[in-house]
This record gives sequence, structure tokens and C-alpha cells, in this order.
Amino acid sequence: MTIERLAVIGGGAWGTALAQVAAGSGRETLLWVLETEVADSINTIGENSLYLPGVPLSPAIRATNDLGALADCDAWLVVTPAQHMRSVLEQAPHSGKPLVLCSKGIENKTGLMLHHVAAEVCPDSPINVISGPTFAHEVAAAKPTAVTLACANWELGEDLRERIALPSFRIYLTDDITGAEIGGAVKNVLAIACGVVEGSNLGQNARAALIARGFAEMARFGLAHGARLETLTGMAGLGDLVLTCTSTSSRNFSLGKAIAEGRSAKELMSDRRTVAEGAFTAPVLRRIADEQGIDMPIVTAVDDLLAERRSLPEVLEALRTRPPRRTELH
Ligand SMILES: NC(=O)C1=CN([C@@H]2O[C@H](COP(=O)(O)OP(=O)(O)OC[C@H]3O[C@@H](n4cnc5c(N)ncnc54)[C@H](O)[C@@H]3O)[C@@H](O)[C@H]2O)C=CC1
Ligand SMILES: O=C(CO)COP(=O)(O)O
Repeated sequence: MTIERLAVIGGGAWGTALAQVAAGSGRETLLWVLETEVADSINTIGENSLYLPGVPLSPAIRATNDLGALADCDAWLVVTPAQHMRSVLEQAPHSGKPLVLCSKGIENKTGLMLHHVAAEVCPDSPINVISGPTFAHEVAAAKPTAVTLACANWELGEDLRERIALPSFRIYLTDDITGAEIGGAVKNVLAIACGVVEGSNLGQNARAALIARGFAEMARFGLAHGARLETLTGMAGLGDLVLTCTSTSSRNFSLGKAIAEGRSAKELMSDRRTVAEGAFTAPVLRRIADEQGIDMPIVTAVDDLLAERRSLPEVLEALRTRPPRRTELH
């Protein structure tokens, strides 16, 4: 199928940056945003001054608050916070259009991965996923970026790639939707843990060890759910893990750092406008891992810290004194 008119659902930093990509070759792109002031700011001054300030946006982007306006578009990039995806899709006029899920998380109340949520709400739509190491401000500024596009079928994947890719936005195709989603969801929790290491001044050796052991947790969880290791070692897993575990540009990393510096997790969460998905993913990921007997000590530690169930010295001591495994992955 020819995909010409693209819509982006969600006017946070990432939705706005993806609209900038979709409009990159001057093609009209519709951006649904929740807040009227965000639509006004994009349509009048060409900037999303609330979520992506300082980035001049393409004039080919038109913002709307009306979900009904999406009916005319050929495919939708879905970029709401994970916990709001279901309710937004339920109100949108879907009718078998391809969806590309770009959010990272697991639905807390059901434990479902986002492609399962989308399939429940939009049963006639082919569901696809974009994931990878993609700080929104860099993508919006056309800095070189590569992502994984996981597709329901190869032909649709090629059509979507053709429509979305730019020289600065390189797209690798796969059919491993589960792997692409798990990589993006799990790395957010691990980025919080790396922020804790940074804020606790534990050093770069400790951070590298945490990235490696965190990846082992991602791989154990992913493989148990049918993900492929090649996906988890690619953009959507390891690539994104490295990005967000090494930079204060990551909201998740910064959250962990602030907790280690003595701020209360609950206070930090209640104060924020932007989303740190790892805080919502940690409890549900831990719950699923516990139910399925998947060993995820770093995820468990993050969940306990966020819920203020254990103190920072307690979780660090528990991680430090775990008996070493015979092999690294199992
Ligand atoms: N910012 C980034 O660099 C990247 C973000 N992502 C993912 O994209 C998703 C969206 O994140 P951002 O665009 O960064 O958001 P953001 O943190 O910049 O903004 C928050 C967004 O939440 C929306 N929101 C708040 N309450 C809502 C509700 N009740 N219903 C629907 N929407 C509501 C706001 O309208 C706004 O669009 C997340 O899953 C995130 O993990 C993925 C890759 C990169
Ligand atoms: O997912 C991201 C980059 O790939 C953005 O990470 P944060 O949500 O931690 O800022």
C-alpha cells in the first residue's frame, strides 16, 4: 500500500520529533496533541514550547486537538505515554490503518505489552513498533540516528520505511515485534538503576557492570517471551540501553540520579510533567518476572527504591552480596 499521509498521536518531545521526521521531506504531517496550548504553539510559532522548546518545526506539521481529524491519514505513529495509549486509541477513529507504536512501556493494570493493548483496541490494524536509541532533541535537530522498525509483514515494513526514513534517520527492519518492545520497556528501568549508580558516585566500573548485568536481565526476560537475541543486541535493546544509561539527557537516568542524591521518589514523580516510563514499567515488570520465575534483581531493586520499600544502602548491599552465577546469562 502507498503510505502518504502520516499522523502522529502524542505531542510530547518524542511525538513532536517524529512529526519533524515525517515532515522532513516537506510532506504534510498531522500531529494530535492533548493540550490546546501545545497545538496553538505549534500552529502559530512553529515550536512545541512546552515539550520540545527551542526547536524550529517544519511548516508541514499541522497540530490538532481533534482525534477525528486522524481519520484521513494512511497510518498513525502512536507516541502517547504507555499508560495512556489504550484510552487515546479507544477514542481515535481507527479502521484497520497500520499503527506504529513508538512508546516504551508495559500496561500496568493488565501486564500487557503495548502491541497486545493496541491489538485489543484496534483488532483490524497491523501493529508495528519503532524503538531504538533516540533522544528526541537530537532527532528533531536531524542528528544521525538509527532505529529498529518491527513490522507485521515485510511489505508493509518496506512501505513504512520508504515513507519515514531520512538520511539522518536510518531504519533497520525486523519482524520481531516482541523483542523491539521488550528492549525499549526494560531499558528504561535499567536507566533508572544507572542513574542511581551515578548519583551514588559508585564509579564507571560499577556502571559498566550494571549495564552488562542489566542486559542479562533484559535478555532473560526477552527470551522467555519469545524475543530474539539479535533484536535485543540491536538498536532497540543494547543500543538504547547504552544511550540512556550514560546520559543525564535521559529522564529515567536523571530520576535515578536524583533519588540517589537524596530526593524522595514519590515527590520526584508527583512534580514532573514529562514522563519517566521506567517508573511505571518497574512494578509491572517485576510482577511478571516474579510470577514467571525470571530472575531480575536490578529491576527488583529499582521497584523497591521507587516504592520506598527498601533504602538505597539496603538495595546496594543486596546487589553487591548476591552469590555470583556460574554463567553470565543464566
Ligand atoms: N523523549 C524521548 O526522547 C523519547 C521518548 N520515547 C517514548 O515516547 C513516549 C512519549 O514520551 P514523550 O514524547 O517523551 O513525552 P513527554 O514526556 O515529552 O510529554 C508527556 C506527554 O504525555 C502526554 N499526556 C499527559 N497526560 C496524558 C493523558 N491523560 N492522555 C494522553 N496523553 C497524556 C502529554 O500530552 C505529553 O504529550 C514514552 O513512552 C517515551 O518512553 C521514546 C523514545 C524517545
Ligand atoms: O527512550 C529514550 C531514548 O531512546 C528516552 O529516554 P528517557 O525517556 O529516559 O529520556
